[in-house]
Order: sequence, then C-alpha cells, then structure tokens
Amino acid sequence: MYSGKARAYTNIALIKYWGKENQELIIPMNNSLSLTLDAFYTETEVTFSKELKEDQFYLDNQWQDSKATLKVSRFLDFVRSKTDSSLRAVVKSKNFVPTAAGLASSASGLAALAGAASDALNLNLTPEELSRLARRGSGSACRSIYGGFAEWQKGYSDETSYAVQIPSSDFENDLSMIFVVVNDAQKDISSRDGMQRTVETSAFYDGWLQTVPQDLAKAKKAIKEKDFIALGEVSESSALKMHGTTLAATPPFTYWSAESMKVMNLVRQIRNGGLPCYFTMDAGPNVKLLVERKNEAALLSAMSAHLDAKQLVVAHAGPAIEILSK
Ligand SMILES: O=C(O)C[C@@](O)(CF)CCOP(=O)(O)OP(=O)(O)O
Repeated sequence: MYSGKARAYTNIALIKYWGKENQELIIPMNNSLSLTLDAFYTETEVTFSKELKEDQFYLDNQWQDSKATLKVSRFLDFVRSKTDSSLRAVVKSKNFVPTAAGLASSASGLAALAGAASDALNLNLTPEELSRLARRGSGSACRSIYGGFAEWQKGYSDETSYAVQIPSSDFENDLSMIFVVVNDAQKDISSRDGMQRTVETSAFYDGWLQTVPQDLAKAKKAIKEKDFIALGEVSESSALKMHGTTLAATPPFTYWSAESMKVMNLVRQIRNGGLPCYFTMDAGPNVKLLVERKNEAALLSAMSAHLDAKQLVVAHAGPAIEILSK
C-alpha cells in the first residue's frame, strides 16, 4: 500500500485561461495569471493498493459515482501511465470552504490530488514538475501549486506547459478578495465544456485571444509596481472579455445571472463613489471582488447595505501546496 496526503488552496485567475490548444494534454491557448487564496482549500489522501479492483473517490465522505469521478480517474490513469503502475486507488477529498455553496474549486481539488498521488508514489517532484502533473488533472490546478501570484506559461508541449511563481515582494498581502455568493444559480456549463464550445464556435474568440499578451504584461507590471488600480482594471477587463466570448458562441450562453449583473453594477457604483474595487468572474454566477486590504471593511459595509452578509466571504492571499505527513 502506498499512501500520500496534500492540502492545496484555490486560486482565482486575474488574467483568464479560457480555451485549450490541446484538449488531451490540457495545453492552453494563452498564458494566465492567478492569486492563490487562503479561504478555500482541499485536503486529499490517496492510497494505492493491489487489493483494489477499481478507483474509488470519496468527496466529503460521500462516495462519488463514475461521472463525478471522471476528472479524478482520468488523472489517476495518467499517473499510472507515468509510473508503469496498474494499482487502483482510494481517493478521499475534503473541501474546506465556508458554508456558502458552490465555492469549492476543481483547481484546489486536482492540485491536492496531484500532490497526494505524487507523495504516495514517492515521486519527489519539484514545484514545476508537480505543476505540470496537476495540469493534467485540470488546467487551473497547475497554478495552485504556488502561493501568492502564479503565471501559467502556456508552453507548446506537456513538458513546457506549467506554472511559475511571480515574484511580488509581498504585494499579495495588500489585497483582499471578497466572494459574493449569488443564489440564483442556474445549472452551469462546466468550464471545460464552456471553453471548448467558445473556442470552436465563438466569433469573438480570436479578439479575446489577441488581447491577452498585453493584458498579461500590464498585470505583471502592476504587481511589480504594487499598482492596485492598474491590476484591478486589467483584471476586470480580462474577465469581461472572457465572458464576452460566450455570448458569441453557438449556441450562445452566459455564466452571468441577474444577481451577478446587480453585483457588478454595484461594484462600479461603489468605485465611482471613490472606493477602488474591481470584480472578476469565472464559470459560474458568483462574483469575486478585488480590493486593497485597507479598504476591505469599507467595501464589506458598502456591499452589505445591498446584500445578505452571509453571501460575502472574505479571502486573502494563500500559501503553496502542502504535502502533509502521512
Ligand atoms: O481559472 C481560470 O483561469 C479561468 C476559469 O476559471 C474561467 F472559468 C477556467 C478554469 O478552467 P478549468 O476548470 O481549469 O478547466 P480544465 O482545464 O478543463 O479543467
């Protein structure tokens, strides 16, 4: 029996990953940049054993059926192919997210899985190698190997596509991210399906892609100069352009609900009132607010005048993946 355990934190992209150049290898169309957060993390334990006839996946102590297990078992197949092993595994994952629903991320889950599996098999991977491995589970997971700011360098092959830490002289600790949990969530299209449909059919996709390199450069410059306004502006713009591509897909779709729009307009209103704050969104209706830590309380009170305080979850910069003693 070989077992391993890891804890990995979620990350939110400021410059979005939205589309694959290679589905099988999960090579993205563009580089992306994220902030790892402390509020949500996944702890995963993996035990490979020759006694097992098939992989078993438990999430928060609930056995998961084959559909829910798809990303996990595909990832384990990949690990087995890399290590010439045929051993099946029991995977036990626990998501540590505040009560608010829908905040767990596949990024922390697949990153924790990669960490636990490599620990179980004593692969002793470098962060770059672990990032490359996690990418095969889920693209955004490759960024959760690092704390603070990370850049996923798209590369052009399995070997060259992985994330690296962005030096930031602690700027991440000047920031807060407030998750606004939106309750009118309709059944979402998964990020994997949403980006595939967009790449294949959206008239706006190329326009989005052309703007990414300059946005990435702006974001890295803003981090280097600790320029919050510049980072907020380029992050909000990146999210809006990414989501704009879905409207021109066939069939068109959007992750924005009526409440999402209300929150976005509220952020603009508060910003125009003089409090620097920006928003970003991913493959769901929840809205993530970016604000300087010194203005976190002011933004929280401005938002709670319009929203139920239970919908607001505060996060700060989070650490790198942790391999936990078995
Ligand atoms: O995180 C970002 O950069 C932007 C998104 O969150 C926007 F929704 C996409 C994340 O996609 P992911 O779940 O990693 O897809 P996979 O590679 O098909 O598993």
